Amino acid sequence: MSGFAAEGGEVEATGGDEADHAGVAGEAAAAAGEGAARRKPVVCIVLGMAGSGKTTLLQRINLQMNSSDKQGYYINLDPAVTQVPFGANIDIRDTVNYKEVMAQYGLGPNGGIMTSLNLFATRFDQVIGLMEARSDSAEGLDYVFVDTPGQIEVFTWSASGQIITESLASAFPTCLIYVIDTPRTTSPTTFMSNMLYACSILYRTRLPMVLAFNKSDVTSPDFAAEWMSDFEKFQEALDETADESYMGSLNRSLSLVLDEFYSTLKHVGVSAATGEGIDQLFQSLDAAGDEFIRDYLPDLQARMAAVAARTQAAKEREMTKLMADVAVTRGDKPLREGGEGDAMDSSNSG
Ligand SMILES: Nc1nc2c(ncn2[C@@H]2O[C@H](COP(=O)(O)OP(=O)(O)OP(=O)(O)O)[C@@H](O)[C@H]2O)c(=O)[nH]1
Repeated sequence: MSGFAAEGGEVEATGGDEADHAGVAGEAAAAAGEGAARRKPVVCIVLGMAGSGKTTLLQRINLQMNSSDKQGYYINLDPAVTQVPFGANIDIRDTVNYKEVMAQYGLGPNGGIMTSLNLFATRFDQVIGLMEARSDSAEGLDYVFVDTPGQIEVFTWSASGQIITESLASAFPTCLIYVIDTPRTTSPTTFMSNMLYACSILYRTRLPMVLAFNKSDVTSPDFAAEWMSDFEKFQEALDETADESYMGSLNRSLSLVLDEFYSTLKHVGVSAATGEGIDQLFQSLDAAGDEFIRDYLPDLQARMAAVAARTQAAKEREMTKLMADVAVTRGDKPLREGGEGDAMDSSNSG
């Protein structure tokens, strides 16, 4: 794998491991906690089922950003995509050749995407470095958008996806945009499946999430807003399906459980095709950035402090053991059994 190519320039690979990265990220998070974070760009990781419109939405966002005074930065993490219409500043395809990875490791398409992402994740500290350099430049940055592979599980349930997400969240205020294909979500069962998926991602990452009901030019997402705000409306929709099976009653129970989940979510109807709702999406992203600083950052810092305390305790235990060994050696008590002048009485050994 070559070094990261950023904006046409090749950046030297410095290697670096996860531990190094965590250290850098920790400093950034600490700085963020001291009030510097809000001046940093909001990183938006764009997730969604294949075909939901992630890439088209980023293309629309890019268009909108170009006609405003806001500065955007774009990262493509889909190694298998053929075209990136939003002009990525950092593109995984410049670093990892997905087809070569498939051939070299004898993998299928999903394995190829996963392995490419794993290779990329090992040097993600360089991506963070490039983002920080741009963010600190005179030009500055307002938002960073990260496009992810269509095979959503490759990112959301993989170690590399977790490393990348946590690396970003350790360095910048970070949120998730979960893109939903609205026309394909009008049935209560599909809607519930989509919500459960979003819920599982939210609980895994603990990051603020904005639901973007895309393709509003085809189907108005009003039904979804109603189902999320009024539990009874969703029950009515279920009644209309007359589904008396196990699935129907499961959906009813789940809608009760998800009530709490909906209350923590921001949702907005958008059309990547026409640009409708994009302004509201930006408002939600700003609010998600604030939420990150208010809720996520203290939690992250507490987790990092706990890790640091555990590491320190382990070091102290090692040091105590070492000192005991040194004391034993100095006190003329040989360490090994059976040796001359053994501290353990060999006459008692049976
Ligand atoms: N009518 C309409 N079509 C859209 C909209 N957004 C995306 N599409 C279409 O939906 C299809 C899928 O869009 P993509 O942007 O490729 O979706 P994606 O989520 O990036 O797909 P993967 O790369 O497979 O994950 C394309 O044919 C788009 O033209 C929208 O707002 N309205």
